[in-house]
Amino acid sequence: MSVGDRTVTLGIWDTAGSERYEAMSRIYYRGAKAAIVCYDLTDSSSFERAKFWVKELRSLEEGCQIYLCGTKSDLLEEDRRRRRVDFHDVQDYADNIKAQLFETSSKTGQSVDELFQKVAEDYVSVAAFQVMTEDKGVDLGQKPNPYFYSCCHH
Ligand SMILES: Nc1nc2c(ncn2[C@@H]2O[C@H](COP(=O)(O)OP(=O)(O)OP(=O)(O)O)[C@@H](O)[C@H]2O)c(=O)[nH]1
Repeated sequence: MSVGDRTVTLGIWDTAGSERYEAMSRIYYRGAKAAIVCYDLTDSSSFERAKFWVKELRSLEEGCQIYLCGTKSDLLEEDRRRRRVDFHDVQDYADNIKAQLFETSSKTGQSVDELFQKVAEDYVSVAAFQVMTEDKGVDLGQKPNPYFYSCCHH
C-alpha cells in the first residue's frame, strides 16, 4: 500500500473468531502491530465476542493498535432495523480502549480500503516515532515537540 512516498506491505492473518481457538490464535497475533477485530453489525453477540478478543489482545500485545470493524453494513443499507449494535455505543467503547472504528461491507466494499489505508498510515507514523526515539532518545525534561505529540495521539 502507498503511504506518502513509501510502500507498506501488510502481512494479514485471518484468525478464527471462536474463543475455542484462543490458544492457537495467539500464535498468529504474537508481535502483531495491528489487529482488526470484526463483529457482525446485525448480531449483538458477535460484538460481545469482539470485546473478548480486545481484552485478550490488550493483555498479551500491549503495543498492538486495535481497529474495530463492524461488518455487513450492506444489510443495514437494505433495512436499518437489522442493526443490532449501536454505532455510538461502539464509538464510546472504541474511545475507551483507544481503538478506531469502521463499519464495512465485504459485499459492497464500503470502507474496506479506508480501513487498510489507515492501518498502513498508522504503522508508518508509529515506525517513524520509534526511529526518532531510538536515534535521539527521549529527554524527559524537554517540552514535547509537535511531531512527537501528534505521533502519540494517532
Ligand atoms: N451481506 C453480507 N454478508 C457477509 C458479509 N461478509 C460476510 N458475509 C457472510 O457471512 C457469513 C460468514 O462469513 P465469513 O467470512 O465466513 O465470516 P468469518 O467471520 O470469517 O467466520 P469465521 O471464519 O468462522 O470466524 C458468510 O455467509 C458470508 O457470505 C458482508 O459484508 N455482507
